[in-house]
Amino acid sequence: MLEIKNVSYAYTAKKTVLKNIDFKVKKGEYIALLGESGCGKSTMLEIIYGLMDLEQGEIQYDGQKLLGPKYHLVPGHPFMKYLAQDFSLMPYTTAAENVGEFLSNIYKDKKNARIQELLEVVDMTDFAHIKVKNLSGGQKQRIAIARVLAKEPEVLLLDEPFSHIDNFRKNNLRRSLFNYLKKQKITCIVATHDSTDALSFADRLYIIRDTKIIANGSPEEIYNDPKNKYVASFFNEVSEILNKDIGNNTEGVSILYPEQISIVEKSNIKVIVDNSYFKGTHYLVEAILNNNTIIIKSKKPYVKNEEIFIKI
Ligand SMILES: Nc1ncnc2c1ncn2[C@@H]1O[C@H](COP(=O)(O)OP(=O)(O)OP(=O)(O)O)[C@@H](O)[C@H]1O
Repeated sequence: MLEIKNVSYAYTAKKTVLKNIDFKVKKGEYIALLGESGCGKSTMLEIIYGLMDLEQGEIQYDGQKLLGPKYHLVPGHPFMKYLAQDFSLMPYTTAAENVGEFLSNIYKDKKNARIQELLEVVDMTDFAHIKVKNLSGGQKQRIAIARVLAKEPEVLLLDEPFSHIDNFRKNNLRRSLFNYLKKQKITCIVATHDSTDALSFADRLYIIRDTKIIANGSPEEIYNDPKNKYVASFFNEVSEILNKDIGNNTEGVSILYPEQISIVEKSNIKVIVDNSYFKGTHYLVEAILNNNTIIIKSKKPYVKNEEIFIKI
């Protein structure tokens, strides 16, 4: 069990990046830290990896306090691997050599088999003998992922691991990587601003904003019951509608995803279409309800200024 206990961190006296952060990660769990750029996700991973000395709070692993960089000759804890956003690859050696860098040379066959296995996880077997400097950004990122897995860490910390990978490969890679991590029971914490990295695979999500964790729970819990528009908007387009505008006599607002609003032939909620966007399997219709923009999932597009009726 990894425990983050009441951690606060400031790079300068004026700017606190993280404040009273508390969470636990069980062995083999996959946690996603979600938040917009600059909210402190990378800082959190660096703290866990032991790259910062903490003035407040501590990190424990299996009940033992983990010590900061003052106490280590080599930065970081040996049972963890941290994949930073800069990949840290060796450009003038091949993809395979990069993956095998931390593996022992004593049993050559075993080493080669392991490299092969990892290249398969990240779908890079065809590029094994290409020098890293000649790979694309996305290919480098895949090699970097294979490299941090090589010695099978107990805890893997990944910072925006799919940021350079095109959508075409991303889904396959996510499935392959997270299935591998689950099978090997590797604990994993991913920092990301992309909810699709988190929704289908993470056991728990932590959303960070303004130095704090503002929401946490399983992906289903957070998606189905977002605490506010900010949380909901990580996952989908979202409309914030005054309850009184949708015939609900209670005070306050409703947070609704496009699929929660449907277009009907007639109802007592009339809206004016502003735009329609093609999304492949459906359209998103942007419409105005009492000066508020709302977004509706629709089977067909509607023209600007058309009056339509909706149902929640
Ligand atoms: N070494 C540093 N010295 C001073 N400030 C820093 C340092 N590293 C990060 N920061 C600041 O701390 C804040 C958090 O940065 P961090 O990199 O942890 O955010 P992030 O959520 O990972 O962002 P991104 O998704 O863009 O990587 C930012 O405002 C950043 O400018």
